[in-house]
Amino acid sequence: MSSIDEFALIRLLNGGKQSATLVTAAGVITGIGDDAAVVEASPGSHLILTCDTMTEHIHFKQVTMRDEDIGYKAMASAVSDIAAMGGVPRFALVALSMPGGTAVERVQAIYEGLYECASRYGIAIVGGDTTAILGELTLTVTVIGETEQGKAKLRSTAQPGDAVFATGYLGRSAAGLDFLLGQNVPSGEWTVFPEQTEALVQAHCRPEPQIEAGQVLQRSGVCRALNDVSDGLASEMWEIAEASGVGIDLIEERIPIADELAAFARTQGKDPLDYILYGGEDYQLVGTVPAGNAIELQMKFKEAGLALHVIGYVHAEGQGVRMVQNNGYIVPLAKHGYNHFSGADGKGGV
Ligand SMILES: Nc1ncnc2c1ncn2[C@@H]1O[C@H](COP(=O)(O)OP(=O)(O)OP(=O)(O)O)[C@@H](O)[C@H]1O
Ligand SMILES: Cc1ncc(C[n+]2csc(CCOP(=O)(O)O)c2C)c(N)n1
Ligand SMILES: [Mg+2]
Ligand SMILES: [Mg+2]
Ligand SMILES: [Mg+2]
Repeated sequence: MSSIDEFALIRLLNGGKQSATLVTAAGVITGIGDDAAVVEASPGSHLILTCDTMTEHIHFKQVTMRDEDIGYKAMASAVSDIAAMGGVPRFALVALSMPGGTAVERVQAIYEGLYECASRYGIAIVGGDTTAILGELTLTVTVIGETEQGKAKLRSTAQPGDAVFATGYLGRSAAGLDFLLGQNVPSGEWTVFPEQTEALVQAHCRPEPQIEAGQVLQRSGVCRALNDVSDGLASEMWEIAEASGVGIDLIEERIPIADELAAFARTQGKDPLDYILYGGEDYQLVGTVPAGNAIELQMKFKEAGLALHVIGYVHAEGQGVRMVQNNGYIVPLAKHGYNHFSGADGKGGV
């Protein structure tokens, strides 16, 4: 194994076969290699700009993700924010900070994952930055996307009378994380790998940002508010409620629970709903649609081969976010979720 050298790395990226193909992608005028990238936006479109960081021990450990997964998920989590705006991702920049002595093979594996995700979603990686760090490996991905002028979907536009929807199963990523931490061996080297947990591990290591669902929602013309699930369903519902000045009631019996999540939660003596509400990193979309348009939207999703679950309703501000439980009681939903600096509520963070 050889250690990384900054300029050798940039040459590798610039001359590498993946970047050579992606740099010639549509809209890339000047890609990796000059002081900055030059790209062309489509006429009549608005740009959507977002970045997300993943750092060792906070977002991944050797026992939870392989290097390819780290690259893939860093790109996927940033792409998910483009989906949450109803946009199409186009270009990406990658900032990589590594401790001295990091093996070249590690960087190559991370880039394999980055490029795998980028090419799946038609994204050209057009540049980035590389530094040493007196700390843990840190990866920041900036993604530039597009949407038709004035069509971006916001968190702040939910209205009383809307139905609340989710695009797929939630809670599986956090359950996958619990499984991986419980195994406590380098990711992929498990001796026991119960079949049911495969989907959970996949959900944690290879999340699928919902670009297609975001497009169906945007084109439907009826979607009101939209958000993606990075910190847990409860946290994302609170974000929509606060940004829109509304209250939200989730209905427990309407929230879909994947079989593998139910089975795994049982082995842990946990309620699957805890993973769903407070786990995070699902990168599904949640949002609102006027209740009268919900069925029509569900049909559009069905036609596209996608799932859309109505899981609650929006009401006037006053009660915050609540859960209508299966036992008939309506209880307030704590504003918990993954918070990077929340030692206090014990839901992660430092
Ligand atoms: N350090 C920062 N400086 C400027 N803006 C920031 C900073 N951190 C976050 N933001 C902005 O705050 C808003 C919310 O960011 P946040 O990271 O909570 O959302 P998110 O990316 O959807 O969630 P997550 O990071 O959990 O995936 C975004 O508009 C983001 O660009
Ligand atoms: C080793 C390890 N411990 C805990 C977690 C859980 N986790 C970390 S960050 C985050 C929220 C999303 O990140 P962000 O808000 O930065 O976008 C969650 C749920 C993990 N993935 N790996
Ligand atoms: Mg963020
Ligand atoms: Mg988001
Ligand atoms: Mg977060």
